[in-house]
Amino acid sequence: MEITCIQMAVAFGDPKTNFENVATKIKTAAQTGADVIILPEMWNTGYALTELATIADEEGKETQYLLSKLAEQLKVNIIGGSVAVKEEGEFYNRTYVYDRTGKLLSQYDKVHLFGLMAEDKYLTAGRMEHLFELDGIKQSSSICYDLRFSEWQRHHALKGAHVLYVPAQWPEPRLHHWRTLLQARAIENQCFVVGINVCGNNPENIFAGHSLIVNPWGEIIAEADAEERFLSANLDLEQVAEARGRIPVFADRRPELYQLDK
Ligand SMILES: O=C(O)CCC(=O)C(=O)O
Repeated sequence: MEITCIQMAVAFGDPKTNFENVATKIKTAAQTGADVIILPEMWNTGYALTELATIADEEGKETQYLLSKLAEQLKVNIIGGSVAVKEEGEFYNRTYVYDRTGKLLSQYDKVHLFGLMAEDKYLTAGRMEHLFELDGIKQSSSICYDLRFSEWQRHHALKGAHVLYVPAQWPEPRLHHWRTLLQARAIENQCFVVGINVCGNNPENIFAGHSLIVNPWGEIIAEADAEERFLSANLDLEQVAEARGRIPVFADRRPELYQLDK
Protein backbone atom coordinates (compact mmCIF):
# COMPACT_ATOMS: atom_id res chain seq x y z
CA MET A 1 0.00 0.00 0.00
CA GLU A 2 1.55 3.23 -1.19
CA ILE A 3 0.84 6.22 1.05
CA THR A 4 1.61 9.92 0.69
CA CYS A 5 1.45 12.38 3.59
CA ILE A 6 0.93 16.04 2.84
CA GLN A 7 3.10 18.06 5.22
CA MET A 8 2.08 21.69 4.82
CA ALA A 9 2.00 25.07 6.49
CA VAL A 10 -1.53 26.17 7.42
CA ALA A 11 -2.64 29.76 6.82
CA PHE A 12 -3.84 30.91 10.26
CA GLY A 13 -7.55 31.71 10.31
CA ASP A 14 -7.76 31.70 6.50
CA PRO A 15 -9.90 28.80 5.24
CA LYS A 16 -10.11 30.14 1.68
CA THR A 17 -6.34 29.95 1.20
CA ASN A 18 -6.16 26.58 2.93
CA PHE A 19 -8.91 25.01 0.81
CA GLU A 20 -7.19 26.18 -2.38
CA ASN A 21 -3.81 24.89 -1.17
CA VAL A 22 -5.17 21.54 -0.12
CA ALA A 23 -6.96 21.02 -3.44
CA THR A 24 -3.74 21.72 -5.36
CA LYS A 25 -1.63 19.56 -3.07
CA ILE A 26 -3.98 16.58 -3.23
CA LYS A 27 -3.98 16.71 -7.03
CA THR A 28 -0.17 16.80 -7.09
CA ALA A 29 0.15 14.10 -4.42
CA ALA A 30 -2.10 11.80 -6.45
CA GLN A 31 0.53 11.85 -9.20
CA THR A 32 2.88 9.91 -6.87
CA GLY A 33 0.60 6.91 -7.46
CA ALA A 34 -0.51 6.88 -3.84
CA ASP A 35 -3.27 4.52 -2.70
CA VAL A 36 -3.88 6.72 0.34
CA ILE A 37 -3.30 10.47 0.78
CA ILE A 38 -3.29 11.90 4.30
CA LEU A 39 -3.64 15.52 5.46
CA PRO A 40 -2.56 17.09 8.78
CA GLU A 41 -4.68 18.39 11.68
CA MET A 42 -6.96 21.49 11.56
CA TRP A 43 -5.83 22.35 8.04
CA ASN A 44 -8.82 24.61 7.29
CA THR A 45 -8.43 27.17 10.08
CA GLY A 46 -5.29 26.38 12.08
CA TYR A 47 -5.61 27.09 15.79
CA ALA A 48 -7.55 30.32 15.32
CA LEU A 49 -9.92 29.03 18.00
CA THR A 50 -11.33 32.42 18.99
CA GLU A 51 -12.57 32.91 15.41
CA LEU A 52 -14.26 29.54 15.00
CA ALA A 53 -17.77 31.01 15.06
CA THR A 54 -17.07 32.66 11.71
CA ILE A 55 -14.47 30.38 10.09
CA ALA A 56 -15.24 26.77 11.14
CA ASP A 57 -16.77 24.64 8.39
CA GLU A 58 -20.59 24.59 8.86
CA GLU A 59 -21.49 20.91 9.33
CA GLY A 60 -18.25 20.08 7.49
CA LYS A 61 -20.00 20.69 4.17
CA GLU A 62 -17.19 22.45 2.32
CA THR A 63 -14.64 19.86 3.43
CA GLN A 64 -16.88 16.96 2.54
CA TYR A 65 -17.62 18.36 -0.89
CA LEU A 66 -13.95 18.92 -1.71
CA LEU A 67 -12.56 15.65 -0.38
CA SER A 68 -15.32 13.52 -1.86
CA LYS A 69 -14.94 15.13 -5.28
CA LEU A 70 -11.14 14.75 -5.32
CA ALA A 71 -11.22 11.16 -4.07
CA GLU A 72 -13.62 10.21 -6.85
CA GLN A 73 -11.88 12.20 -9.60
CA LEU A 74 -8.40 10.98 -8.69
CA LYS A 75 -9.54 7.47 -7.63
CA VAL A 76 -7.57 7.72 -4.42
CA ASN A 77 -8.39 7.10 -0.75
CA ILE A 78 -8.18 10.28 1.36
CA ILE A 79 -7.80 10.56 5.13
CA GLY A 80 -8.77 14.17 5.57
CA GLY A 81 -6.45 15.05 8.47
CA SER A 82 -8.82 17.13 10.49
CA VAL A 83 -10.81 20.32 10.14
CA ALA A 84 -12.62 22.63 12.52
CA VAL A 85 -16.34 21.92 12.13
CA LYS A 86 -19.35 23.76 13.52
CA GLU A 87 -22.39 21.62 14.20
CA GLU A 88 -25.48 22.44 16.26
CA GLY A 89 -23.69 25.26 18.06
CA GLU A 90 -20.65 23.12 19.02
CA PHE A 91 -17.18 23.00 17.49
CA TYR A 92 -15.28 19.80 16.73
CA ASN A 93 -11.79 18.85 15.55
CA ARG A 94 -12.96 16.30 12.99
CA THR A 95 -11.54 13.79 10.49
CA TYR A 96 -13.39 12.61 7.37
CA VAL A 97 -12.24 9.50 5.46
CA TYR A 98 -13.12 8.84 1.80
CA ASP A 99 -12.58 5.83 -0.41
CA ARG A 100 -11.63 5.89 -4.10
CA THR A 101 -15.25 6.22 -5.20
CA GLY A 102 -15.68 9.40 -3.17
CA LYS A 103 -17.80 7.66 -0.54
CA LEU A 104 -17.55 8.92 3.06
CA LEU A 105 -16.42 5.88 5.07
CA SER A 106 -16.10 7.35 8.54
CA GLN A 107 -15.66 10.44 10.66
CA TYR A 108 -13.88 10.96 13.96
CA ASP A 109 -13.88 13.77 16.52
CA LYS A 110 -10.70 14.23 18.56
CA VAL A 111 -11.24 12.50 21.87
CA HIS A 112 -8.44 13.98 24.02
CA LEU A 113 -8.57 17.78 23.90
CA PHE A 114 -5.26 19.59 24.38
CA GLY A 115 -5.52 22.12 27.22
CA LEU A 116 -2.13 23.66 26.47
CA MET A 117 -3.60 25.00 23.22
CA ALA A 118 -7.00 25.81 24.84
CA GLU A 119 -8.90 23.17 22.88
CA ASP A 120 -10.86 22.29 25.99
CA LYS A 121 -12.25 25.86 26.12
CA TYR A 122 -13.48 25.97 22.54
CA LEU A 123 -14.05 22.42 21.30
CA THR A 124 -16.32 19.52 22.20
CA ALA A 125 -14.56 16.18 22.63
CA GLY A 126 -15.51 13.11 20.62
CA ARG A 127 -16.55 9.87 22.29
CA MET A 128 -16.26 7.37 19.47
CA GLU A 129 -13.53 5.01 18.30
CA HIS A 130 -12.29 5.23 14.71
CA LEU A 131 -11.86 2.22 12.44
CA PHE A 132 -12.24 1.99 8.69
CA GLU A 133 -11.19 -0.24 5.81
CA LEU A 134 -9.34 1.02 2.75
CA ASP A 135 -8.78 -1.47 -0.08
CA GLY A 136 -9.63 -4.28 2.35
CA ILE A 137 -7.11 -3.19 5.02
CA LYS A 138 -8.36 -2.26 8.50
CA GLN A 139 -6.88 1.04 9.69
CA SER A 140 -7.48 3.75 12.25
CA SER A 141 -6.71 7.39 12.78
CA SER A 142 -6.72 9.59 15.85
CA ILE A 143 -5.58 13.21 16.20
CA CYS A 144 -2.40 14.80 17.63
CA TYR A 145 -2.65 14.78 21.46
CA ASP A 146 -4.50 11.41 21.19
CA LEU A 147 -1.03 9.99 20.45
CA ARG A 148 -0.05 10.37 24.11
CA PHE A 149 -2.75 7.93 25.20
CA SER A 150 -1.31 4.50 24.57
CA GLU A 151 -4.59 2.91 25.70
CA TRP A 152 -6.42 4.59 22.82
CA GLN A 153 -3.96 3.40 20.20
CA ARG A 154 -3.93 -0.09 21.73
CA HIS A 155 -7.74 -0.19 21.64
CA HIS A 156 -7.65 0.31 17.87
CA ALA A 157 -4.81 -2.17 17.35
CA LEU A 158 -6.79 -4.76 19.33
CA LYS A 159 -9.76 -4.09 17.05
CA GLY A 160 -7.61 -5.05 14.06
CA ALA A 161 -6.07 -1.83 12.73
CA HIS A 162 -2.78 -2.54 10.95
CA VAL A 163 -2.03 1.13 10.31
CA LEU A 164 -2.53 3.93 12.85
CA TYR A 165 -2.49 7.47 11.40
CA VAL A 166 -1.94 10.55 13.54
CA PRO A 167 -2.61 13.90 11.83
CA ALA A 168 -1.15 16.68 13.99
CA GLN A 169 -0.19 20.29 14.62
CA TRP A 170 2.68 19.30 16.90
CA PRO A 171 4.88 22.15 18.14
CA GLU A 172 8.63 22.13 17.57
CA PRO A 173 9.74 22.31 21.26
CA ARG A 174 8.33 18.80 21.77
CA LEU A 175 9.66 17.26 18.58
CA HIS A 176 11.45 14.60 20.62
CA HIS A 177 8.12 13.53 22.17
CA TRP A 178 6.53 13.31 18.70
CA ARG A 179 9.27 11.13 17.24
CA THR A 180 9.59 8.94 20.32
CA LEU A 181 5.85 8.43 20.86
CA LEU A 182 5.22 7.52 17.20
CA GLN A 183 8.00 4.93 17.35
CA ALA A 184 6.80 3.61 20.71
CA ARG A 185 3.20 3.22 19.48
CA ALA A 186 4.53 1.25 16.46
CA ILE A 187 6.75 -0.99 18.59
CA GLU A 188 4.15 -1.73 21.26
CA ASN A 189 1.30 -2.30 18.80
CA GLN A 190 3.48 -4.00 16.17
CA CYS A 191 1.83 -2.14 13.35
CA PHE A 192 2.55 0.81 11.04
CA VAL A 193 2.24 4.26 12.59
CA VAL A 194 2.09 7.35 10.40
CA GLY A 195 2.40 10.88 11.83
CA ILE A 196 1.38 13.74 9.53
CA ASN A 197 2.41 17.07 10.96
CA VAL A 198 2.23 20.69 9.83
CA CYS A 199 5.26 22.96 9.46
CA GLY A 200 5.57 26.75 9.61
CA ASN A 201 4.15 28.76 12.49
CA ASN A 202 1.15 30.60 13.92
CA PRO A 203 1.22 33.61 16.30
CA GLU A 204 2.02 31.34 19.27
CA ASN A 205 3.77 28.24 17.98
CA ILE A 206 6.43 26.98 15.62
CA PHE A 207 5.43 23.60 14.27
CA ALA A 208 7.86 20.73 13.96
CA GLY A 209 7.15 19.18 10.57
CA HIS A 210 9.00 15.85 10.70
CA SER A 211 6.09 13.79 9.49
CA LEU A 212 7.13 10.21 10.13
CA ILE A 213 6.32 6.74 8.81
CA VAL A 214 7.29 3.93 11.18
CA ASN A 215 7.15 0.19 10.48
CA PRO A 216 5.90 -2.51 12.91
CA TRP A 217 9.48 -3.09 14.13
CA GLY A 218 9.71 0.58 15.14
CA GLU A 219 12.03 1.56 12.31
CA ILE A 220 11.53 4.94 10.66
CA ILE A 221 11.04 4.23 6.96
CA ALA A 222 10.45 7.86 5.95
CA GLU A 223 10.84 11.20 7.68
CA ALA A 224 10.33 14.76 6.48
CA ASP A 225 12.34 17.82 7.51
CA ALA A 226 10.61 21.01 8.68
CA GLU A 227 9.55 22.28 5.21
CA GLU A 228 6.43 21.70 3.10
CA ARG A 229 6.82 18.18 1.67
CA PHE A 230 5.12 15.12 0.32
CA LEU A 231 6.30 12.13 2.33
CA SER A 232 5.69 8.78 0.67
CA ALA A 233 6.37 5.14 1.51
CA ASN A 234 5.25 1.71 0.50
CA LEU A 235 3.81 -0.17 3.48
CA ASP A 236 4.47 -3.90 3.29
CA LEU A 237 1.57 -5.05 5.43
CA GLU A 238 2.98 -8.55 5.85
CA GLN A 239 5.46 -6.95 8.25
CA VAL A 240 2.65 -6.72 10.83
CA ALA A 241 2.29 -10.51 11.06
CA GLU A 242 6.09 -10.92 10.92
CA ALA A 243 6.64 -8.59 13.90
CA ARG A 244 3.83 -10.25 15.89
CA GLY A 245 5.29 -13.67 15.04
CA ARG A 246 8.75 -12.71 16.29
CA ILE A 247 7.57 -11.35 19.66
CA PRO A 248 4.02 -12.50 20.51
CA VAL A 249 3.04 -9.40 22.50
CA PHE A 250 -0.65 -9.73 21.69
CA ALA A 251 -0.77 -13.41 22.69
CA ASP A 252 1.17 -12.66 25.90
CA ARG A 253 -1.08 -9.85 27.16
CA ARG A 254 -2.69 -10.25 30.63
CA PRO A 255 -5.81 -8.11 30.17
CA GLU A 256 -7.39 -9.48 33.34
CA LEU A 257 -4.76 -7.45 35.27
CA TYR A 258 -5.16 -4.23 33.30
CA GLN A 259 -8.61 -3.25 34.62
CA LEU A 260 -7.23 -2.33 38.05
CA ASP A 261 -6.76 1.40 37.36
CA LYS A 262 -10.38 2.26 36.54
O1 LIG B 1 0.87 16.67 22.98
C1 LIG B 1 1.51 17.58 22.49
O2 LIG B 1 2.64 17.90 22.90
C2 LIG B 1 0.98 18.32 21.31
C3 LIG B 1 -0.49 18.13 21.16
C4 LIG B 1 -1.08 19.15 20.25
O3 LIG B 1 -0.44 20.05 19.81
C5 LIG B 1 -2.48 18.99 19.85
O4 LIG B 1 -3.16 18.05 20.27
O5 LIG B 1 -2.95 19.83 19.07
